[in-house]
Amino acid sequence: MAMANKAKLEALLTLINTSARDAITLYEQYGEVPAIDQMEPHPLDDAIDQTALKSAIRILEGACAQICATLAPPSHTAINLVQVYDHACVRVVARERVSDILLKYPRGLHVNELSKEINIEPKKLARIMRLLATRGCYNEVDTDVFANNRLSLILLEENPVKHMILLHVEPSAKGATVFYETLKDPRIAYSYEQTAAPVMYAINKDGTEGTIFDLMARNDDQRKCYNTSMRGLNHIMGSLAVLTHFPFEKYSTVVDVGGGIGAFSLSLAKMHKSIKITIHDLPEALVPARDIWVRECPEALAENRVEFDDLNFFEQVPVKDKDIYYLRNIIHNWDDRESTIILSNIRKALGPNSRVLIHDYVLRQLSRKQAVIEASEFGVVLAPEPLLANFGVGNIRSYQQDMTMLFAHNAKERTLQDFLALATAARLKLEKVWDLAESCVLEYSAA
Ligand SMILES: C[S@@+](CC[C@H](N)C(=O)[O-])C[C@H]1O[C@@H](n2cnc3c(N)ncnc32)[C@H](O)[C@@H]1O
Repeated sequence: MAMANKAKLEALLTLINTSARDAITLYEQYGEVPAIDQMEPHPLDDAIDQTALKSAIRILEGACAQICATLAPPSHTAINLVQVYDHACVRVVARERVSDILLKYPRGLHVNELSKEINIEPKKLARIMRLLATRGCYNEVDTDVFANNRLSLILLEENPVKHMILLHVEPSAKGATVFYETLKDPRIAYSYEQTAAPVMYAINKDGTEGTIFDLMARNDDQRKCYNTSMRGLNHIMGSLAVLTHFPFEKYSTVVDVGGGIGAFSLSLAKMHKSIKITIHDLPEALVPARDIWVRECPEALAENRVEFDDLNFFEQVPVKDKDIYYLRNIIHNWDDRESTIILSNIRKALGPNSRVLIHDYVLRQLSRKQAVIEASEFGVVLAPEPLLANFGVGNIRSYQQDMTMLFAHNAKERTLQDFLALATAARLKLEKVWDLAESCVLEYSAA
């Protein structure tokens, strides 16, 4: 029977309470419970497997947003949806390396001094810093005096997540501003070509041509930022959890298809020393990869546990007969037609026991009836009632990233049904879904 309105609110309060307590318990296993104004990271922040924390936070964020949207005046919530200038403010502090500067001032720096270091008008700067501190990023330790905290440390130059943030506040933001125009421009409105994606549409005006990948092939700085941002994904999506959840110890060869610098494979090589890894990518993507491995995992090179092999996955078949073909954040860069070509080429490489692992977000169903079916058929976790069946705002990053893929590549994140259709087209059989709370790993065999 449907819950009465008041019972729904009570149930949301209970979800908030239990999920927050679950998160507190997890933090306590690693150290002290964190404080919003603490100036150092928490040991749990760098854990490879954050699945349990992410499961708790998915419910907490979903339930908090849902109870606020239920109880706040709707016009208040509506303006909250659109009056979001955080990214414009983050762009300023990220570009000007404010977190790096504040490292030298643990007790805080007055905006007048900060203003001299970065040449931004002090009263405007104070307003930018105050908005961010209100969001929990930076502490305002005294009026107009700001210091770093655990959240602002993410914006340090050395943190790979910062580089993903730069991609969002610059190219993606440019794409977002022309999104409506791309939907209405008769030349491209119905196109799924990467060259017509909103980001390219926005920068084409400056004479830039091709796809984002063409752009990176021509621009080393962009490529560097993109490569580093892929390491940021390890943290943002918590995707290294696959290393502890999937039984890699049972396998001896892994092909990282479109592996880039090896943001995933570096950790694989350090954790599973008996596995031989092939990293396939475009030649220009593999040039920086070799240097990074020399610095960070020379033992894997010395022991011949890793090889770098040029591959254009639209035109070539990967190395054959390996145990695992791993594709992390690859399929979401491409439309269905292109994704089918990539998977069909991989299908040609498979031996009878080979597995393909697609590691991406899986968009959840908003219809509870469909969500219940998916949970029982594929073993994905079902959102507790009365949360929206897709966990609502608890899963918002997957829907936001779906838009990022649309803006950057004219591509998309997919539902389980979308993935099943792709598998059929590429003659793959879905064997199992590994639900890692934020991302999912879809395991396929040759059909
Ligand atoms: C979103 S990144 C993911 C990188 C890596 N799998 C990871 O998770 O860190 C997409 C990768 O696809 C590669 N790529 C793009 N087009 C390609 C092509 N035609 N053939 C092979 N790799 C390609 C890019 O160079 C890039 O490294």
